[in-house]
Amino acid sequence: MEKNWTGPALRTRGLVVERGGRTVVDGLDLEVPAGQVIGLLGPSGSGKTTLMRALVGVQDHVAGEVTVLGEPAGTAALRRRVGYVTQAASVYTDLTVAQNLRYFARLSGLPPSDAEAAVAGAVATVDLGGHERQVVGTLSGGERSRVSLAAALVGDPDVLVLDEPTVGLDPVLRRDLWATFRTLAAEGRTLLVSSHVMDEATQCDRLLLLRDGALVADTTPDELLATTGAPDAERAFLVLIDRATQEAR
Ligand SMILES: Nc1ncnc2c1ncn2[C@@H]1O[C@H](COP(=O)(O)OP(=O)(O)OP(=O)(O)O)[C@@H](O)[C@H]1O
Repeated sequence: MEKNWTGPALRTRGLVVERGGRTVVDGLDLEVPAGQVIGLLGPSGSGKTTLMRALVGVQDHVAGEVTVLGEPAGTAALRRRVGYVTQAASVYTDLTVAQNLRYFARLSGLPPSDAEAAVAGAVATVDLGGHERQVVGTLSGGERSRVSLAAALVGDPDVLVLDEPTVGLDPVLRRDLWATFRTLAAEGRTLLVSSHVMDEATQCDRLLLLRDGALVADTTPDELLATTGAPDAERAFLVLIDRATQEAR
């Protein structure tokens, strides 16, 4: 039922977030359709993580409207339906891969009888087959971040919020992970993925560009190139950020 959701998967109206006494998201209105991979881009400090935290419902000092699959962000009804992967790997280093995933499967409310199949599915999705019994603390950095992704996937969420999931991964792993994101979206899930790597932007269905906590562009990769006349996503991004900086002066 959930994966056939036809309304906006993520929606904010007049979202304002204060952090450390400063306004770091300033009156943000956005609407993200379901079943797509949405890239969240912007300079360091532009508010990407803050926006993600507000959408997941873990950010304090939030004003305005934030809904996920039509429900207010952070409500109990959304807990199983939204997976969040933070920048730092958030799994237990003294447990094995399978122990971590079983734990997150139970946290997401899966009965023990379904947990093993869910764990096996998540391990396969992130390509960690053969590492199930390895203690997470002994995994490589890239493997560890894939365990975090598997922990978010194990409860079969409808929305995945991924904060820079490809940082520190080699090009082969990055390519494979993007292929996984495309598969997850094809199954009807919505993925919001922040990134600093501009060639990854071209693999998204839509792009949201943030600057100083405000939306500079809500576009597609093709439109981004067409409207800026830039030869590639990186230069197009710089054109838009420079334009927004000049307009702000
Ligand atoms: N705990 C905090 N207390 C005070 N200010 C904070 C806190 N966390 C973040 N900020 C500020 O909020 C702003 C937005 O930060 P945020 O982490 O959302 O940016 P970002 O776009 O995700 O950056 P990056 O790409 O570097 O991860 C920044 O100016 C940051 O300094």
